Amino acid sequence: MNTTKIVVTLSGHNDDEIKEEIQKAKENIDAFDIVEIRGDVFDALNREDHGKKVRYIIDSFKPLKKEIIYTYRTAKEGGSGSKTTVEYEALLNAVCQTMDIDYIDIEVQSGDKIIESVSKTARDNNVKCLMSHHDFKRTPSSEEILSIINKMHTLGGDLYKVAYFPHEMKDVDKVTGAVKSAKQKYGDRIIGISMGELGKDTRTAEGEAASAFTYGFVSRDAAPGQIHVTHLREIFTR
Ligand SMILES: O=C1C[C@@](O)(C(=O)O)C[C@@H](O)[C@@H]1O
Repeated sequence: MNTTKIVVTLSGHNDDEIKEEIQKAKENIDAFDIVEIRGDVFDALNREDHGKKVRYIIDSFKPLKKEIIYTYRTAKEGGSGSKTTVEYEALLNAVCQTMDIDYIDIEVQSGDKIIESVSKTARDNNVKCLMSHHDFKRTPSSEEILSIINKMHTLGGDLYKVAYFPHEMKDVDKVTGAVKSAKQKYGDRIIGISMGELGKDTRTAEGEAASAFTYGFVSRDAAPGQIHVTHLREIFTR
């Protein structure tokens, strides 16, 4: 049986875009299980206003029984976040402590000290750690991908996500291969994405190559190759 959960990534920057995205998501409410809030899109806002936007989105979906992921994607991993590592740590800790979220995305490259601190806060507040690693330019070797996933395991993550940009089919195969062997080792907690057109099939993979979560959109794609959530739901219910 397929157990992949569908995540809708919300990446609207301003009030109009956020309202429109929430509206569209509500129109397609059965097409996804989880809402991903991309906090890095609010980077220009002060802490209070950032918090208000995040809370507004949470309040729109929690009563509808959707789980919430908070992600702050830094610029070096393909997002728009420009916080220093100290600010990144403080933000993730504060989000875990003050927001009703289910998962916090932690970039595994941010350093072991930060990961330890955020993981502890997450655990104390009943939030699961979704360790992540991205490269929007290339795909690392299979050995590198597996060693990154091993590191995520050693650091105590609940879910391990890798997302890379492919230049040839071999790159897509590296991600699929890594998902299959990591699942054998660690079970159903791996998310492997090969971005762009070339890697699209990794977003709908089933069986031994299936990811724990697949990320899609309702208004605008947040990463190359993302698929509309209604299409993802159709594929996964066939
Ligand atoms: O890591 C991921 C996956 C993603 O990059 C994608 O390719 O769908 C989209 C991001 O919002 C999310 O945090």
